[in-house]
Amino acid sequence: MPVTNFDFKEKYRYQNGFDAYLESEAVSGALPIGHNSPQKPPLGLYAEKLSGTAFTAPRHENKQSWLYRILPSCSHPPFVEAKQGGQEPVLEQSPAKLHYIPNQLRWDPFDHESDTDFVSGLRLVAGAGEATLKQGLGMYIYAAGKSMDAHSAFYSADGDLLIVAQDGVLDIRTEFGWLLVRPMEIAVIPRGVRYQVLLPSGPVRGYALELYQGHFQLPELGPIGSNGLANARDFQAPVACFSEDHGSIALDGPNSYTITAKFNNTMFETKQPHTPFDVVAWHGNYYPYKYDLGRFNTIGSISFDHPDPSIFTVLSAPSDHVGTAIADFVIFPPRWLVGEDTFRPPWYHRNTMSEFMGLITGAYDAKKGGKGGFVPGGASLHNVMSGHGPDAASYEGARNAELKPQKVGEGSCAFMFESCLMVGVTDWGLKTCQKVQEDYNEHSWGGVKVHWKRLPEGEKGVSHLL
Ligand SMILES: O=C(O)Cc1cc(O)ccc1O
Ligand SMILES: [Fe+2]
Repeated sequence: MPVTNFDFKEKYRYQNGFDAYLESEAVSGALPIGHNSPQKPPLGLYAEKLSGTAFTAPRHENKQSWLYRILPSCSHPPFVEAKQGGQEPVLEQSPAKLHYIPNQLRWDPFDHESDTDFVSGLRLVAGAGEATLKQGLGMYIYAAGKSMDAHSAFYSADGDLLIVAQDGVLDIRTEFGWLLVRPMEIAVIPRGVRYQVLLPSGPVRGYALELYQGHFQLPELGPIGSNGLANARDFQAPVACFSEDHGSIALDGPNSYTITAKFNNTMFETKQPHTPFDVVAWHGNYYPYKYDLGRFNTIGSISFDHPDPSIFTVLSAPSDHVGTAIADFVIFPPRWLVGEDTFRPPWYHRNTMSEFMGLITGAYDAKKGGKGGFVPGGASLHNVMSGHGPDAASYEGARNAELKPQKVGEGSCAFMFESCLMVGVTDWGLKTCQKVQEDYNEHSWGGVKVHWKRLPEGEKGVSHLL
């Protein structure tokens, strides 16, 4: 019987820090001292390096970790393309197959699923770029009703996956240790890291963003100073935790482990007789982490006007152009609005960036909830230059509101994946899911009223009217 080293009290210990250089030993003495790859690493372990950037990336960008494990991860037969059980491919993201449309789109809450696990329940809704070129991103919905098999693990060679838990708890076992991710928490699993998602409290549904290029960073704080928004110490990384099952069992025996790889948005599988979760110790700055959105230190205007939503950026994945993100992860948490002589909800706007939004819980101050509205588990996409803003009712409400200090978003949290790239929608997102709200425009802006008041002809200040 395989044994594991974890004790449940210990299971959810974390180490704190964003982009920190961390180390963790499940057995003391497992980490070599002053060496990364000694001739014989301690305890008979193998040393394995996991690189998240080119070896030669500058120091401030360089990301790597050293794993000390019972067997190296290359010890498996070749991968073969996984059968999809007659299903249409749901992750394929060739730009030719995406629908690029200027319409504003909104989706009703995506269905819960009972037969899928985290991996088979991933659906690509929209994306930009190409995983093979390490450019762009994919936006996903996941819905799962069962845990991944205890003898399985998944990794993606395509990018770093940012998971936004919306409904249900994810207990994520990674090569680096465990992360418990609840609604209102996010996790980032870097490219290549193997993991397994268990569902300790039933079905789950949520959103995810896969970043094909670079890595998430904390946004610059500029004049805000040295603290605020998401603080580095609130990001939590796992502690090392391993299983001992190093393959006395036949490859196809009941205890063999299936490793699924997402490679250019196609699933491949292999089976190996030993557990992939055999990392006894690790050190480095390339590791999975989680963050509780409740810890976000929200900052806003205390005088007038509605600031750009960039002040709510939790994590940012920059493009090569300073200040322009391939993906910003932005949240709209509960906050006080005190602006004087100000239209307090988001303004009407058109943006060179694309805006994909989801709702974790509650209601969003610029949009009605309820049936046919913007609802938890649903989504919206306002693509490059697609005009949008408060629906007519929210506009009238805010235009006439008494401007006393007001707490908005109590018990609620919306979020946005904002990208400098034009986003295409998949067939699944546009048709198969059957969640697109046909009357989104009419429902939101069909009722916007004319408030324009023409001054009487000849009155001072009137120049000319055609
Ligand atoms: O469109 C949206 O609802 C997101 C958004 C919010 C905001 O406060 C300002 C700009 C913006 O795009
Ligand atoms: Fe917007």
